[in-house]
Amino acid sequence: MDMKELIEQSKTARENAYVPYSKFKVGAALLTEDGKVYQGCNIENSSYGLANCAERTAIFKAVSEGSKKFKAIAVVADTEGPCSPCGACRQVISEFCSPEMPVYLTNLKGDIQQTTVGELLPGAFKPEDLSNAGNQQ
Ligand SMILES: O=c1ccn([C@H]2C[C@H](O)[C@@H](CO)O2)c(=O)[nH]1
Ligand SMILES: [Zn+2]
Repeated sequence: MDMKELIEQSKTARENAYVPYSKFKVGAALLTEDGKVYQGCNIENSSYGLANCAERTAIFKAVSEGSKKFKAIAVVADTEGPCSPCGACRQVISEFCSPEMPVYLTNLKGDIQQTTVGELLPGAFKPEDLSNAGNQQ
């Protein structure tokens, strides 16, 4: 599974986007350490604020099937430049992925921006922050 293949899988996932309100389809493909790929698309709702982004769909699918170790994620949309994850997705990605993990931000025209989880959300609030807080009884 190389970068190009992962990006192709994000495009396939994008086709399943449920976007009757925004009409803006997004796809994601999340590669696990054992070589499995979880696809995600954005899923909207008539109660607009309940939309779930493609990235979080992919992560929640993986975690719900017992996978929590990830190697890379690709995101795609029909954007002018590479599609950039929202703040909520950056936080959720940071919960499970190391700051060094590669992130491929892409679009349908074939632009690819390779970045990392740490670059997307520097100084992320992490699970360890809770246990290190010194406020336990
Ligand atoms: O990185 C992103 C940015 C936006 N969206 C979705 C949320 C909503 O359904 C639509 C418009 O914001 O795009 C994603 O899935 N991922
Ligand atoms: Zn998002």
